[in-house]
Amino acid sequence: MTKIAVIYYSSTGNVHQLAAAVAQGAEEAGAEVRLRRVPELAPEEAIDSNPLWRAHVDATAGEVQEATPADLEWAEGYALGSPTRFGTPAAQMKQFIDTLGGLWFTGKLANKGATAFTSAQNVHGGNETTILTFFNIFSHFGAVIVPPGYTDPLLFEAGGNPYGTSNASGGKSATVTEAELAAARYQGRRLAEVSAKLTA
Ligand SMILES: Cc1cc2nc3c(=O)[nH]c(=O)nc-3n(C[C@H](O)[C@H](O)[C@H](O)COP(=O)(O)O)c2cc1C
Repeated sequence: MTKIAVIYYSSTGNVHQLAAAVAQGAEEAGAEVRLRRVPELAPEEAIDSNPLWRAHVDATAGEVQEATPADLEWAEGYALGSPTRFGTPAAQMKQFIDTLGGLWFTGKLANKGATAFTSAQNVHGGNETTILTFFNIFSHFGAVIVPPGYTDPLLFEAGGNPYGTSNASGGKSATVTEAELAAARYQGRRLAEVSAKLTA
């Protein structure tokens, strides 16, 4: 079984929806999957200032385990997801990535399949730049980047983002469409299939 880690950050739940679908797709491809959320860094007052954020933190606290670097060492392929924050991944995700120096130094992140997904408020609010920022990081890891491209017609139904699955939430919760969920599942399947070839 190919080992796939799906690691994400989400404040108001949209990236969480995508992450669960990516994980489901990888499982459908026969992979063993770890779905993990990176630790929250924001103070309680900030979380409380947004009822959607508070609701999501409370809903997922016991449901999804926190990610550790060991999850990426274990994985033979990984998917990272984050909301767009000014066109880049959230600080919570970046902080987790910045704990990976030891794994990077010893080559434990290299030669593995890597893919990324995101949600922004707006269609053109930075979805693609956020995913491309992940691709910068993947390059430093020496990962084998696995974008969806236009390798399946269902991707066009989800907005046709060739870099990775993306969602425009309008700043609300639970906005991921069936088409986007299908694209995310496809992305997870594709990551698992490519990662299996890399480890063969
Ligand atoms: C500090 C901050 C910066 C943001 N920057 C952007 C942005 O550049 N473009 C955009 O469209 N949305 C931006 N957003 C909105 C979120 O990316 C959007 O609500 C996203 O759907 C949240 O995903 P989540 O539900 O998984 O937390 C920002 C939100 C915050 C709090």
